[in-house]
Amino acid sequence: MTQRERMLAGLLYNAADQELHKARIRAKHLTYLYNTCDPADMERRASIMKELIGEQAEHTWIEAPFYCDYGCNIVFGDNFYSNVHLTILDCAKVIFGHDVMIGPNVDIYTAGHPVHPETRCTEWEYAREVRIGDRVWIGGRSVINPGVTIGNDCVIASGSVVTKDVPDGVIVGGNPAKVIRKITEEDKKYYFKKLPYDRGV
Ligand SMILES: CC(=O)SCCNC(=O)CCNC(=O)[C@H](O)C(C)(C)COP(=O)(O)OP(=O)(O)OC[C@H]1O[C@@H](n2cnc3c(N)ncnc32)[C@H](O)[C@@H]1OP(=O)(O)O
Repeated sequence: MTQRERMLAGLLYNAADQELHKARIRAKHLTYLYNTCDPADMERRASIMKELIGEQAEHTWIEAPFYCDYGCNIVFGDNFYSNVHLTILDCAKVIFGHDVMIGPNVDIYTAGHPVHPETRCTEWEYAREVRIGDRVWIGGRSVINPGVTIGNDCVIASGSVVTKDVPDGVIVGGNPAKVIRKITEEDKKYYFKKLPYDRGV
């Protein structure tokens, strides 16, 4: 098995491997171009993102700056929006559902290191897939840890550190993130606190 195959299989792998190093440099180069591109130059912006993440770029709107390790390990659903400073350490797959919205300064990590110093202070590390369901809103400054699956229709409150799986249809918050409450039909009536959802049309 190559180190890349080991990485994607969730096994210990050597991050200093040349193939992986090259792939990271490619992603750093493209994100550098993206992050320094004139925001008004939409064509160039779109073409850089397409080179980084492929055809799926058409269905995304990612505010710069954006950072990732490889780019090719991220799967975006349709209608993906991220605010500024999204960091995705995509050593394993990061799979988003449709209609996902992400606030500023969100970090999604698949990467990890052993905790014992003797095994940690080597070039060997691991990665675990992260999955985020359909219609999820991740609030600003949240962190999603390796191996986490977030269900459909969830809200991750700002500043959450998500260390465990999140079931469908709930709001979670805090560090470590816990369920605050379920989202119910009653929530349809309001847009914020008890303010009525009235679009004035
Ligand atoms: C795509 C973009 O760019 S979005 C722009 C960035 N915006 C954001 O990140 C805003 C994210 N919004 C939040 O985090 C909001 O607090 C929401 C959506 C979670 C509020 O949900 P609501 O159910 O209306 O929460 P409400 O304000 O009634 O609070 C319910 C409880 O959760 C707690 N709570 C609310 N927000 C948080 C939070 N971020 N972290 C921890 N606890 C929280 C409240 O203190 C309250 O606790 P209590 O019952 O003990 O008093």
